[in-house]
Amino acid sequence: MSTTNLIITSPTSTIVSRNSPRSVNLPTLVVHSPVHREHQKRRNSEPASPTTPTTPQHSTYFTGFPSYTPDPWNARLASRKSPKSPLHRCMALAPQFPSSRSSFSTTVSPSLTRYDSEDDSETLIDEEEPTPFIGNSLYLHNISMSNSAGTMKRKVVIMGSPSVGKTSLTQQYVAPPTYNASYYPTIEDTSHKTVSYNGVQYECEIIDSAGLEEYSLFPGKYGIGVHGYILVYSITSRQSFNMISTVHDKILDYAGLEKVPCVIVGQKVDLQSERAITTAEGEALAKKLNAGFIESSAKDNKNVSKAFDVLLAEMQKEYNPAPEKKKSSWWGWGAK
Ligand SMILES: Nc1nc2c(ncn2[C@@H]2O[C@H](COP(=O)(O)OP(=O)(O)OP(=O)(O)O)[C@@H](O)[C@H]2O)c(=O)[nH]1
Repeated sequence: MSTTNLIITSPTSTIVSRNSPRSVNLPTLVVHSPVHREHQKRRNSEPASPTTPTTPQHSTYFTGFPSYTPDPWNARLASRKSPKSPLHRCMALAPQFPSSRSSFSTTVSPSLTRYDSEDDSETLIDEEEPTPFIGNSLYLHNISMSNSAGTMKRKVVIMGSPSVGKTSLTQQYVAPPTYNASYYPTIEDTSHKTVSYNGVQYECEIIDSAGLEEYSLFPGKYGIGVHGYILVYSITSRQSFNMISTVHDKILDYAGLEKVPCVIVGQKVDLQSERAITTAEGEALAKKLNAGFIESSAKDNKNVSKAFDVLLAEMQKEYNPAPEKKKSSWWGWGAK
């Protein structure tokens, strides 16, 4: 089986992948601005210096400016002064593109051209051609939020220690009543549900992730392109409770954000006699992490949809905040 390496670079050649083009001897996919292409051409004509990264031998560039969907989340990312992750750095660089087309996203628009450095040829990418971006571009893809029907898309990841009831919670929510007393460890499962919350229709993509151990590597794909997280622990397990802070830290670190919409769920609340974590402890943690909180039982179908509603509320707060009430202005002074 062959492997393809994809690298996304910013206009200033910040390599998003851990492998630099120099270490990659494979065809490389690069997203470039026309400004950068000029720069690239100039650099190719200059003799390589030890400090100048060399261009990969066989590279294919996608140039042009796909459409930009204004979104509070995207805007917030782009406005960060020093985003931590390379992808955020890449996003933050987007406003540097020429103002007439100062847009940036990954939806391949018909105006995009493919540039092949080997024969200096350029081909217009067909509208029907599937988007060539994969991997980390997931993050960029999901920035676009609403479809023509006005439904907002929300991608949610459920994370936590193994066997805390993530799958049971998801299944009870997506296709109730569903509860299975047997345990089958999950690798990854995706389900969809359209819900209405607070007058807004949401098309939710729910990713049920594999249980994480303390020293598990954080799966990078869950750090990008995600609108909100459900962090689950079992009220019967101190270890799973401690995992919540670890996972939360990793998400913020990976996403390069100070806050992400999140709900902490204390699962298996039906097992009161085995309770190891008090409700007050759960609430205190949620307050500390600036997250929503709820205790639930997938077995008894208790607070299952409420857990998702709390997350929708958190996401609404973050992405569609209610407009601030108008303060009275000086010319309104005295008006009733
Ligand atoms: N008593 C009780 N048991 C539950 C509850 N939710 C899940 N379980 C049981 O806990 C075990 C693990 O449930 P899963 O939903 O598979 O847990 P998970 O977190 O998805 O596990 P991983 O796939 O390993 O990450 C199963 O035997 C479930 O039946 C609950 O609310 N109450």
